[in-house]
Amino acid sequence: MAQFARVSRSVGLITLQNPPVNALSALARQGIVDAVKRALSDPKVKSVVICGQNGIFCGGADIKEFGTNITGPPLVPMIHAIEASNKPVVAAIEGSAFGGGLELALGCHYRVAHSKAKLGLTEVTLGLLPAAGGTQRLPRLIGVPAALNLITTGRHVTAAEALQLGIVDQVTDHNTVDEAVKFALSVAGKSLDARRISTYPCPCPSDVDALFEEVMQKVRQSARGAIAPIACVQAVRAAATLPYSQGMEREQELMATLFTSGQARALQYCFFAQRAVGRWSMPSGARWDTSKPRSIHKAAVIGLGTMGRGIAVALAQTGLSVVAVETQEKQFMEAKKMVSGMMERGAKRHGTAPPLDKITYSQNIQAVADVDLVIEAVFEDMALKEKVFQQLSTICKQGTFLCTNTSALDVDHLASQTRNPELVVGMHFFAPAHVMKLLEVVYGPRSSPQAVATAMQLGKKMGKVSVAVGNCRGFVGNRMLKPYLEQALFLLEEGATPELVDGALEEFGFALGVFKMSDLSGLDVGWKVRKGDGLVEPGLASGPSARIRQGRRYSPLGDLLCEQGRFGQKTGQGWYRY
Ligand SMILES: CC/C=C\CC(=O)SCCNC(=O)CCNC(=O)[C@H](O)C(C)(C)COP(=O)(O)OP(=O)(O)OC[C@H]1O[C@@H](n2cnc3c(N)ncnc32)[C@H](O)[C@@H]1OP(=O)(O)O
Repeated sequence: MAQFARVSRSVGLITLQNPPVNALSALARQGIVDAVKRALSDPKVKSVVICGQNGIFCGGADIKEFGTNITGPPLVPMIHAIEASNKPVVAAIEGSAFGGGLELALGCHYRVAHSKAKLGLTEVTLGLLPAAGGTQRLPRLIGVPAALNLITTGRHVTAAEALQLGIVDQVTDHNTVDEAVKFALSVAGKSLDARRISTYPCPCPSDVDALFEEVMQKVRQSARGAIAPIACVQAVRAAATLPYSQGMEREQELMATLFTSGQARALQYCFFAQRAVGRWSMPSGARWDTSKPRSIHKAAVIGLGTMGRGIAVALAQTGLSVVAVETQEKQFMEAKKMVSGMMERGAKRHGTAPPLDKITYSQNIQAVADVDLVIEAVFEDMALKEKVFQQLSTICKQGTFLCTNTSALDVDHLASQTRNPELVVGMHFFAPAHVMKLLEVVYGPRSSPQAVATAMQLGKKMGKVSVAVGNCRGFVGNRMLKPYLEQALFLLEEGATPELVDGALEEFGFALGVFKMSDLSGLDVGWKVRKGDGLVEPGLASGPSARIRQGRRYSPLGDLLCEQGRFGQKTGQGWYRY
């Protein structure tokens, strides 16, 4: 799992070979230990380069091993042995160096990265901390504030940022391994005293207590119930206040608590589940690996309400040309302003230019004639959507995919309104559509595998986790949401307030409480669906008998709000006042 070769006469080249991401499995670790021993004992080898095969340095520890009886050499002594080597070791970083992969690179004496490489201590996203010395070496290398930022968020940094922070020594546009070999030749025989990060003092601000108190408060606020980011801060604090060996002990102690936690298990389940949904299949036998998507360059969004605006922004941020159509004058003017504002705020956060020129606006549906894909996001009303699909079917060029953002209506029925039902699928986003990562791609019996593959690929390009689901009422997401919303309403009837319920959910870790989320999405959508289901009947809005409908407990509170025109944020009032 790690190949050894001598190149350029005196450089020992160790290549990690564990596809697809060169994860540090037991066999890979054994391979590295053996190869390092070989390099160090070969008198012809004067310096060493460690790289990964197939353009990726290392995706970190093998997550599949977690929760099993882990065998093979442990990571920490393996990395210590590399750092302690008396021959210079250079990491050649291509593709990704994440988690244990970056920790391995930090144990090397030098790091050369390709300009397109991404680096990060991502463990926190899996409910863990960088426990192969990452919490102790990174602050010593780049300082406490920058290390805290990277370790508590798990964010990926580009090679350019890594160079600026001091994580890598050189960035190249050329062949990274060749450059690293040249680098290794140039440092052979030089003293390594100043290159072992674990021996560095940790650069520390004068008031350590105040700094960590402030950071801990911020992390508690943003991490919302997650234990790993807190442990990350505690581990970095150990780096700042204790000698390296004691800091390592603290790192291991904290990791031991996280390793078996329910949060870590859940986040790791989520990691694999998010990848598993990419391997979709349909009852017809069509599959992700046999269905070819078509490239989408220009897309349209019909209807610029809450959802349509978010979808237009998400498409433009992906780099697509977007035609945004809204036929109602008032909504059209308002939407233009809101969409630009959303893009400007997003661009400011990412330090980029807002892609304002990617969107053209129109009040005429004919403007979508030449697009490759349309996402319909008009109000949740079957008659209205039928009309839109009939129009789209005659206006759009041959082969345009017609997608609906409906959250509950029959996608197959909408397909039947068109000349080419095989081009119709659901693309159901969740509010706010430019932020939320979940996308349901809804196929009906007539949807073609290519339409599904194209929507799935477009979703991935937009940074979404796309999940292919069958066509049924509420699909999967809203079927899961229904009992959650119901129970929240019952809590109100039993004496809680919306603030109390939302507060408890947010404390638990939800980004938004259920009532805030409902106000954001718009209360009228659910009202319309409940009316369609025969649950909302005039004269039944109050009194005890009103609380049993269709044989089940029912709360009419949401209906009462809607009867007063309180549809949520968009009308200035919903569960809350805005
Ligand atoms: C003592 C503890 C020390 C260290 C702890 C750690 O190192 S924890 C692990 C930290 N590493 C990460 O967080 C990186 C996770 N991986 C990724 O972010 C991406 O996979 C990556 C490397 C950027 C590649 O992305 P890409 O989009 O190209 O591929 P994809 O994500 O679909 O992955 C391809 C298959 O590889 C599997 N895989 C990825 N990383 C790991 C891993 N670290 N361990 C095991 N397996 C991994 C992934 O599941 C995919 O396989 P599949 O069969 O499709 O599930």
